[in-house]
Amino acid sequence: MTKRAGSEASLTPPPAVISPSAKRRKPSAKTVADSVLSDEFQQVTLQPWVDAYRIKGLGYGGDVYYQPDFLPVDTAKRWYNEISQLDTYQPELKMYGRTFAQSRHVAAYSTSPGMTLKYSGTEINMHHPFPPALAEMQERLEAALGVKFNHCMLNRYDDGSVYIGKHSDNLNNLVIASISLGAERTFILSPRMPAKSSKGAKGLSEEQEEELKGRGNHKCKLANGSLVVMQGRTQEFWKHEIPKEASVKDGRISLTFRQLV
Ligand SMILES: O=C(O)CCC(=O)C(=O)O
Ligand SMILES: [Fe+2]
Repeated sequence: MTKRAGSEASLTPPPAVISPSAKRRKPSAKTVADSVLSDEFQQVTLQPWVDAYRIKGLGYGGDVYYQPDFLPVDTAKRWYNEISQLDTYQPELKMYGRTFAQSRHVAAYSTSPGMTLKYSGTEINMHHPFPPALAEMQERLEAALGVKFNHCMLNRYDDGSVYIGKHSDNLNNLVIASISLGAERTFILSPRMPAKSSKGAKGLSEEQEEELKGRGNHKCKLANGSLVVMQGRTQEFWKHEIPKEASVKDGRISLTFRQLV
């Protein structure tokens, strides 16, 4: 049961920085660039997928892809209906000494038993195994991208009042693949300038720093059945959000597949 001492609508909370991170092993301090990916988890390099769907013009660190027609519309509809039936919950957020229920409903799944996850500061158990629709989706995703995933987070946005604030995901999430089902929503990428002292900014040349300063926001619509992939150093140098959109009356579900190490 969710204890609710307020609603997200009654105050403007700070951006929800909710970044699933693995709890099995201490997170590595290495940046993505320093990391040696395991044999199991690779970044997406498959040609011509990468060439066809890369979002161009993001500048340094923006390794993001958008495929509008990843799923046929009827498959997306079927999965939306099926996945809408799954159990979800609203994590609690503590802000300004008050407790809020996050506007999104979420659920977490893992491909192996016993994995736990920190979400909104609270450790949660992940459902295992994947429900059939998610297993099918994972299979299709892995075949299309040529990489493996072991975790999926379901985010349910019941209408345009439900949102996810500007945030970056945990740097350990080397590849994040997000499938959209249902209502079209706006996705905004905005530049993030890492602090000089942060590991992410280490090793940048003056030219690269200048390039980082010149970047602007990138906005796109996420269609029913579409796929977004963020990888490389994207989380270090970019934030993303799904803002509120009063005109959207229908629900959307996103399924974000990750490689938790
Ligand atoms: O719903 C989406 O497409 C984005 C979800 C997201 O950014 C997240 O779960 O970290
Ligand atoms: Fe995210």
